[in-house]
Amino acid sequence: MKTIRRIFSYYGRYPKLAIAQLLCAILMTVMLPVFPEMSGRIYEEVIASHAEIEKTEYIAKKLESKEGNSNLAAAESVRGLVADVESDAYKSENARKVLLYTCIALAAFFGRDLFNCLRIFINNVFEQKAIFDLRSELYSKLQRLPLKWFDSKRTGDIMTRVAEDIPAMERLLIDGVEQGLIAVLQIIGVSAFLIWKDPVLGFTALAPLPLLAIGATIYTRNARDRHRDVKKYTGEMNALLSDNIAGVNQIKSYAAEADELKRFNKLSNKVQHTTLKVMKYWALYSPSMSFVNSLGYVLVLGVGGYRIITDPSVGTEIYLYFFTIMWALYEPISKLHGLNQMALSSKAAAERVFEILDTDDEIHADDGEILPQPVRGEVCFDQVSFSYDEIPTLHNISLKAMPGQTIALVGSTGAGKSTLVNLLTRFYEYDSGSITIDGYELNTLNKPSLRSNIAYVTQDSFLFNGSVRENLLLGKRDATDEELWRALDAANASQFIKELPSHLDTNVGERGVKLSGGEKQRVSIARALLKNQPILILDEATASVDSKTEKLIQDALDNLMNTRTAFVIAHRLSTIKNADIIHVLDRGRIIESGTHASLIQQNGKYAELSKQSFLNDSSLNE
Ligand SMILES: Nc1ncnc2c1ncn2[C@@H]1O[C@H](COP(=O)(O)OP(=O)(O)OP(=O)(O)O)[C@@H](O)[C@H]1O
Repeated sequence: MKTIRRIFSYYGRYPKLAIAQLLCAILMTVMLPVFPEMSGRIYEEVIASHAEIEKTEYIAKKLESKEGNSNLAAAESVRGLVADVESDAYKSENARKVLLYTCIALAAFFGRDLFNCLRIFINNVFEQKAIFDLRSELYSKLQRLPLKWFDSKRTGDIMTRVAEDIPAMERLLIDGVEQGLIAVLQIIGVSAFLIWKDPVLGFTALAPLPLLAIGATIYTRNARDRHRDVKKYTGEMNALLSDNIAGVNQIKSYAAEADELKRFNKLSNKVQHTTLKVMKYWALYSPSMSFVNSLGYVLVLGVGGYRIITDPSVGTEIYLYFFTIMWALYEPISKLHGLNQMALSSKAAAERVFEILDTDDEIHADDGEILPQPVRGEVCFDQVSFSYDEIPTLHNISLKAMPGQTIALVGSTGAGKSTLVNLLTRFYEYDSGSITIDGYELNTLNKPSLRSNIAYVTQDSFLFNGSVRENLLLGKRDATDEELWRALDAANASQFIKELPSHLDTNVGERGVKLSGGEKQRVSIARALLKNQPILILDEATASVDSKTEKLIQDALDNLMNTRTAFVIAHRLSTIKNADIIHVLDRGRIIESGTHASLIQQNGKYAELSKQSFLNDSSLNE
């Protein structure tokens, strides 16, 4: 119930729309009994009295057919009475009544549909506003979540929550409120009308309600888990799909299509199986409830007939009143069953959306101290330790970078180099020790303010699906074309951009697939150059390019590093040999530190790495 209440809280954000919608629904409901009331009146006041006349004429005929003057005289006087009643004034009065009641019924139908039209319009406006709020809230939450959270989640599952679970929640908000409100009002309005017309028959019509309520309770009790399973397996199937699409090259190169199809079908089968389970119960529940509804009609038919026979105060028109409106009592009840089904599905979806919304934000995503400007770029790690999920990864790291210095981090794979720089950007929070920038403790700083002072270039530089220009502007939102070209020049990228069909406006494709690795890298360096921040992190920035491109990128990087404090992780000697200090990491610890020359002389791990192809450069033995 808590989840449902929370879904409906979105409704409270737009009270005016909610009230307008409620008013329209009430007015629509008020119009409902008008047609049966008018039909009843025409029957009672016009048709029934006409039937009385016919009955009287029948009596006159019977009298005439009997012998005797007294019978003839009686027949004559009965005919006189009929003639009196059937005067022109009587006929025109009846015609006036028929016209009036028909017009009132027509006006009621018109009013009902007019208010319905207004209600649908208001509902749509509300729907779009609520959906917008929900999506935007979820997206903004996703941006504020710590990287650690993403490590344990699958992209496809997150996508399912945004793309499928939100619409499922919406359905309850929109159809649930719209149809549920009307259904409840209709049941109350029509029940009141029926009880007012004839209490005994009215309660007879309502007799199936307790049975329907019991049925709904039994169905609802077990349905929650069934709906949860559908959502869970749909999320898993989409997660696999998104993984496989991202890794389609690998699947093809390992000829693993058949195996992957098997894996996909296994999950798809679970989705099918759980969905069929939901449907199976629904197939039993829905017709059973419909049968209970029909019981109501049958009861009214029987009890109504009995009452007409046994109670002289009950006229035959009672059938007319009841059967012209009872649909309006049972139709919303059926609708409520459908809504029950929808509410269960929405609830399961909402739980998945709220699970994200309830996750704790990244620390200092919005608050924390602003890093005072201008930043000089003095960085100090003091006895820093860090664990991923309780697995110790960095141990007592201490190092210092003076403003403008280049610090190189080397070490075998898995030594903890990337983790170390990820602590500097606070992608992850260090467990103990201290990291400062210009003397300010990192874990007290506002994260956007910290990160806006750091430019980060990684090996798999990510370009968004947009133009070159749009990707560059991420570095500086208001950069002019002149600035963009200057940055591209410095990144040795302007030449190939000029050769692209639409230059800066060329689309780079998803993740930049339309550019080569080296080209992507240079665009991302240009982006970092535009950002022009005092601290620079280069994580394997030249690892995947040939030596000619590497030279171009290296020149670009030299331009970047000139005036900034730079942390460089590289496997190429050319990138690190000019660093002011080189730190060698091994299993999360700094084991050697010094310049290239001093470390070679030391003849330790660094010298060993240099001798292996690890620091692969022609200048290895310089
Ligand atoms: N997000 C993560 N969650 C859990 N463990 C991680 C995560 N990222 C890295 N690790 C583990 O932390 C250790 C250090 O990884 P890190 O990426 O920092 O090494 P590295 O020195 O940069 O390696 P490489 O040179 O291969 O990039 C490794 O054992 C790795 O498996």
